[in-house]
Amino acid sequence: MFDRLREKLGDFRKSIDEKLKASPQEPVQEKAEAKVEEKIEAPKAEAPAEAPRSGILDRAKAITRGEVILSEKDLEGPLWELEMALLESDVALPVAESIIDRIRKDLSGQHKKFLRSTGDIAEDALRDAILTILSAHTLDFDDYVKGHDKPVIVVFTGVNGTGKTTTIAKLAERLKESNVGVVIAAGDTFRAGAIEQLQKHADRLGVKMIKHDQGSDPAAVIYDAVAYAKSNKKDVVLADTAGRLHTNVNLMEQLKKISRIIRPDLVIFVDEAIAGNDAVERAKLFNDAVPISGSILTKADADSKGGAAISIAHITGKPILFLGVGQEYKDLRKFDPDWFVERLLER
Ligand SMILES: Nc1nc2c(ncn2[C@@H]2O[C@H](COP(=O)(O)OP(=O)(O)OP(=O)(O)O)[C@@H](O)[C@H]2O)c(=O)[nH]1
Repeated sequence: MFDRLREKLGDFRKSIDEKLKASPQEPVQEKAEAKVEEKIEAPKAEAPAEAPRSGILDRAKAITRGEVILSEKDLEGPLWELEMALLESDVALPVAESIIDRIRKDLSGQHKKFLRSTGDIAEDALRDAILTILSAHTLDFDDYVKGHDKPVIVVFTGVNGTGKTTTIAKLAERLKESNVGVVIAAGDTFRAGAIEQLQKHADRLGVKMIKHDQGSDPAAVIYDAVAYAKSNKKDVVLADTAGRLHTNVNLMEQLKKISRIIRPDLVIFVDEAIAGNDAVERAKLFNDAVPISGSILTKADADSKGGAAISIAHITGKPILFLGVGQEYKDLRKFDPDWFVERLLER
């Protein structure tokens, strides 16, 4: 999973190390240090506060202290390569730029002790930049369900065939395992076969499903499912909706209507991790139409590049809640930013 992005992030680390090996800034011995310090520590020689921190004098002083200063020039090449690597791994341009800016600010002009390799320092900056994006907004689905008034109404949105139905079944299984009462609403009344497909999952899981005929009003189906949950003391309503292209105005209007009438507690956008930048674009448009609470990325077990997760979190400003990692009900992994970043940076 995410092998390609991991490989490329590893290259960034090496590239920074190599860059600095090419223009070594060796720490100087204690004795020599005293001399140089004497010379350059004269009060007049002190650089004004606003002077560039990576000036020659600053560099000399840092070297005597066994530090390295990373200049913008040192970083230029590796950061360019990193930006290209992020773009090739499905990180959207504004997101890649924001990561690069953050790393540049974090590293350039910084005095770093020689205790660790510069590659490690660069890796820390990269880790911070990605974690900041992924952890900016958090939502723990299980805690939310536990703490919220019942029934909790969850509506799923997204395009066709991304794994929405399977994801609803996986979540139903997850909730059932924690003794949470679940009702499924067959809100995809548009696609032939969608109701039967969901019914099969509900039967297999032993979960109640509320359905109307194909072509009926999805808001009415979900409304009935909520009424059922209230009168049968069920905790959560998981409502499917028809897969739709964000360009389909009527279906997007229908989604807005569902949202207006049902007033869901959570709207979850489902798309494929492997869809890359297409998924990012769709997440933005769905979020603009009916604001989402978070996203679930399916098929992360397939050859996904990993960048979509970072981009979707950044562009929607909403958390990634889960990753689909296979076709079985158990194949749903809670999205943990630390776990994700560690996987990307593991060597
Ligand atoms: N490998 C893998 N396959 C998945 C995952 N999630 C779903 N699938 C498969 O993707 C295919 C489509 O999933 P569905 O759940 O039918 O898709 P859908 O979004 O409900 O489709 P529509 O009903 O057309 O909107 C199925 O074959 C699923 O088994 C996943 O996390 N990993």
